[in-house]
Amino acid sequence: MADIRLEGVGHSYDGGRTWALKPMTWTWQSSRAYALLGPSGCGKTTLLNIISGLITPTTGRIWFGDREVTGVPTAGRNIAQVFQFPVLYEEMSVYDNLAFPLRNRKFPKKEVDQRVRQVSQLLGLDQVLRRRSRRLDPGRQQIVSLGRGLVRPQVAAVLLDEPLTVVDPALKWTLRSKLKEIHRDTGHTLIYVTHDQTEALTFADEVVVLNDGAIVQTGPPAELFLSPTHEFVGHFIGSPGMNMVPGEIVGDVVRVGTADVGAAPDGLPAGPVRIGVRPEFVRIAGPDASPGAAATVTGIDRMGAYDLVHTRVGEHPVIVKTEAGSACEPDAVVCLHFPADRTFLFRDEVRCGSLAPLNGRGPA
Ligand SMILES: Nc1ncnc2c1ncn2[C@@H]1O[C@H](COP(=O)(O)OP(=O)(O)OP(=O)(O)O)[C@@H](O)[C@H]1O
Repeated sequence: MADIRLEGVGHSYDGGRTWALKPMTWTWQSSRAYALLGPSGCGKTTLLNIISGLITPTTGRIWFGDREVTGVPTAGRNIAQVFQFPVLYEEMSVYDNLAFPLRNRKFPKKEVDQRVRQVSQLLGLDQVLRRRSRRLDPGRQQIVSLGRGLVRPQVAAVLLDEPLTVVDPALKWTLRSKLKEIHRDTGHTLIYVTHDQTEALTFADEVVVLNDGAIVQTGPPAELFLSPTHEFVGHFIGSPGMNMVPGEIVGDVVRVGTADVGAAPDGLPAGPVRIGVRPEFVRIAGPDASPGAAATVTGIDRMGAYDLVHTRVGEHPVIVKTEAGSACEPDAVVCLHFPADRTFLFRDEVRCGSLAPLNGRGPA
């Protein structure tokens, strides 16, 4: 197995007028489990199809290790794929479906049997191996498709395009952890496409966030949550997403309306910024606390395990996630404190710095 390197790879479906995938350079490291995460239409499937060879990119080159595969068709790339819906031989047994990719490549009978039994046990298919695939429900059929994708050792990568769409929600959790287990076992390079942040964050070693045809940030799940470098990642990851409050750098402070909420980082020129802070980290203090911004409580969602306190700072909504049973009442005036180590500043959607503590002051 080798790294998969994209060198200036981009794709346009309309002769270069618009780019479904903007030219990018990126390496998928061997044996890692990646999630490719982004909203509908951002280019995920296009990128996957370029790796598998179903699409030849408009521009750029692709390398599997030191072998260039840009013009090589799918059959010559040693890739396994799992699609959104089951792709099976319906008249064949589950066993034969799982064995097919191995028999097709002339694996010895003993190894075929060993691999099929190993994968079927991990995916909970061992009780239905003799059953015809068409007699399984669509969720189970999809698990067989997943097994077919994972059964071959030594593939360049396993590409999974929203593979759990038709699977029952309760089973999804189990299957994701099974997938992780199989990944640990086989060391395959996995690229798992999803628009669902929970799927991405619970599955991957590394998440690649795609928006509007471009990679906006990559990193381990915790890093994307705690340290987004792009506003899109702040919004898209987290539930609810990151609060964004317009502010301004004036001298050496960061101001929201007339309130100083922190110190400006060294070297950042004066002017407007957007202040990003996750609902988990905003703190509610008394109305005169300092430093902080005055806010009016507009509503409270009592979620059971936690509360979401909806507030407004001037015209701008800010959500605060608190412990269940918050004492806040609608219309109350409070002060919101933005912790320096968890609050970031953005310009043109890109992070340009972090809030700094204001003379060592915390909320009063
Ligand atoms: N065969 C095609 N011809 C023309 N445009 C296409 C084609 N396939 C995709 N597109 C366009 O390219 C862009 C990226 O599409 P793509 O399917 O790669 O996104 P995606 O992130 O996988 O979306 P989804 O999650 O909805 O599947 C979209 O604007 C889409 O309309």
